[in-house]
Amino acid sequence: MELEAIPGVGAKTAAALRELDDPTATVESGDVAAIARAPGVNEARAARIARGAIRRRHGDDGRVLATDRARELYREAIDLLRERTVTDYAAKRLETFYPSASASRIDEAQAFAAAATARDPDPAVREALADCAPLSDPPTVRVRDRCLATADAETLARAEAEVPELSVETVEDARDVSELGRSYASVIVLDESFAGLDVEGDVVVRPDALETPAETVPERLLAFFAENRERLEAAAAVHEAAAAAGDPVSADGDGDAAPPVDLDRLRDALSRLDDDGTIAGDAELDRLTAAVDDLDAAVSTAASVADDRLREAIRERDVTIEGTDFLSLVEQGARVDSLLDRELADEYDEAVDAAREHLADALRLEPEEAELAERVFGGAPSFPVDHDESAVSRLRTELSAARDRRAATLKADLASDLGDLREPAEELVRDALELDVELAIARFARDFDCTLPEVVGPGEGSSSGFRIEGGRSPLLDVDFAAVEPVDYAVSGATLLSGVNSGGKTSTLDLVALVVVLAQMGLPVPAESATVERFEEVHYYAKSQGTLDAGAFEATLRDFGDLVDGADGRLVLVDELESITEPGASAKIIAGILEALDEQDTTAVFVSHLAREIRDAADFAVAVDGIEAAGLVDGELRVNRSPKKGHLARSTPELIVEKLADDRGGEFYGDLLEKF
Ligand SMILES: Nc1ncnc2c1ncn2[C@@H]1O[C@H](COP(=O)(O)OP(=O)(O)OP(=O)(O)O)[C@@H](O)[C@H]1O
Repeated sequence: MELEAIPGVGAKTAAALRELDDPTATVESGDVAAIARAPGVNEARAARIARGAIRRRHGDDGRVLATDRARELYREAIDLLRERTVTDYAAKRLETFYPSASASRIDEAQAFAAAATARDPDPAVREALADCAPLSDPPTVRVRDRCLATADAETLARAEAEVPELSVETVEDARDVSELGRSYASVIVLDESFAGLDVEGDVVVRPDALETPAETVPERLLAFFAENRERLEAAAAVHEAAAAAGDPVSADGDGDAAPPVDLDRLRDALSRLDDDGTIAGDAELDRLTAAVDDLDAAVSTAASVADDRLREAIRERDVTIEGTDFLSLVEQGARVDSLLDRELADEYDEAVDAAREHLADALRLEPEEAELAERVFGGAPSFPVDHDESAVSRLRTELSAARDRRAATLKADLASDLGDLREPAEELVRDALELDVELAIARFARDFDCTLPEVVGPGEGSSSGFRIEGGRSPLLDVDFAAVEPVDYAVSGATLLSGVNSGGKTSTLDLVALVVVLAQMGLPVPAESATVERFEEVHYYAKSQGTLDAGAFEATLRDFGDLVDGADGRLVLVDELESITEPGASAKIIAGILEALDEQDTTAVFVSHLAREIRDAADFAVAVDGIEAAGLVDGELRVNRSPKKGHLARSTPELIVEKLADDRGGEFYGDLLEKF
């Protein structure tokens, strides 16, 4: 697949995506975290790319959300879900859910949502999710003691691209390789032609070295795990918390509850790794590292130990100097050291032994290392006691080499252990993060008493349009517990009348929300719902006051386009009459309804002018009504579910009726007759 074919992916983004291991598969998987690993692609962008890929996969190039208010409703739905996530990842990932007109996309999302709502959002799991985040790639580590070597220009280019951690050197013959062997602790020759090469030092010929990066640069794998330690531990904790809550993550859907990686093994491997990607917890490596680091200091303390011994010994001895010696001391400036040798040989030897012992102890040297260390002291007698700098340097070289060998072996061992853990560890983290998405959907469904709706294609099921039973909008300005259930079904075009504040706008919001959520493949806040798979949702909010001529013309043009549009749309319009004077409004709305009625469109027009519109229309306009049961203590008592085929009485009519009842008299009676 051409990456540029995905909606929203331009040349620049495609180039960034090509940096991923398997760009096409990653993008098609919809794995937001994996897509976000492309350079310069953040999670929000990754979610848009994933959404584009989903659209493409389902051949879904329609735009269901056709108006500002419809898009606003979608944002509100997404926000309700996002509020229920713990991780930033899940919040972004939810954006891959969008209202679709594609049956296969809705089915796919519904399958995900059905599994999600079966979950039990456990507080301990939420807590564990707090530290979860997608894995990240650490910056490239430069390894300076190892190099790759080749005689071939193509291999050189490939090696430089695939193993940026190591220098890649050009060699022509064994002599070049041998020279490299002197500058690098180890050399990996990539050309088969060098097989059987016999040069000194740590030089190996490995034509497959580029295919086995875990062996060639174990540092890469170690840096990856070191960088992601906390995320991996957090993901492990999520799996454990979920298992303890009896609802294991096991996102593979095969019922296998075990996490994709043995958590003890992962933790053991991580415990062998320092935060900077070096080896931790190996006593021998620690000993050698400390010995190299402390060498100079230990030599100098060992010398002081010897000096103290010798000083003590000299202080306690009477030394007789022969006249000739004294003369040579005075005349020739001979050093007094020669006297040491002659007069204090034993004491000097003891002091040297003490120094050697101190050095071996302080550096915790092994016997063969101690042998080397012995040569540091014991040269020509002197006071203060001298040490042999070249012996120190040899010891340092030896210890450093042992340390590097040890580290290299341990790194290789650990990298080989971690090598098979990498993929399952990525899955571990991905599953934990996906669990957050699922739990957000589960909590949403529980918090708002949701069900998975039936979404039917045009011509499927008993009727088109929508049917909502017991719908309760979470978007109202009252506590969700106080929201009264609404039953409402519409097929075709209808007017919705009703008393002021009866809940007409809230009903339109509920319908739009249920339809948008249903086409996102998500549960809807209702006892049950059947929704046609609409191609487009046009929701027009109430306009704020009368429009000037220009704006009025623009709005009319909008509706002109609307009636010219395709089949399979849902049109929700709130009090369109407010755009102009009531008489003209009624005629305009009647005309629009008439045009829509001739099409396969589902429409609900909220209006206070239902009677006038009906009178102005050339066809039998369907009218539903939100009816007030009456006024109780000055308060409207409303039946929130619109009554089918019923023109609701308006609030003024109700008040006149109440006055006619309460006060009697001709005036109120006559007034009432006029309604
Ligand atoms: N189903 C419901 N359950 C509880 N309260 C509701 C419900 N529907 C609406 N309300 C309450 O009634 C108020 C008014 O609702 P809404 O604005 O939808 O009425 P309306 O009929 O559109 O009013 P108007 O005629 O003034 O435009 C809401 O703010 C909300 O407090």
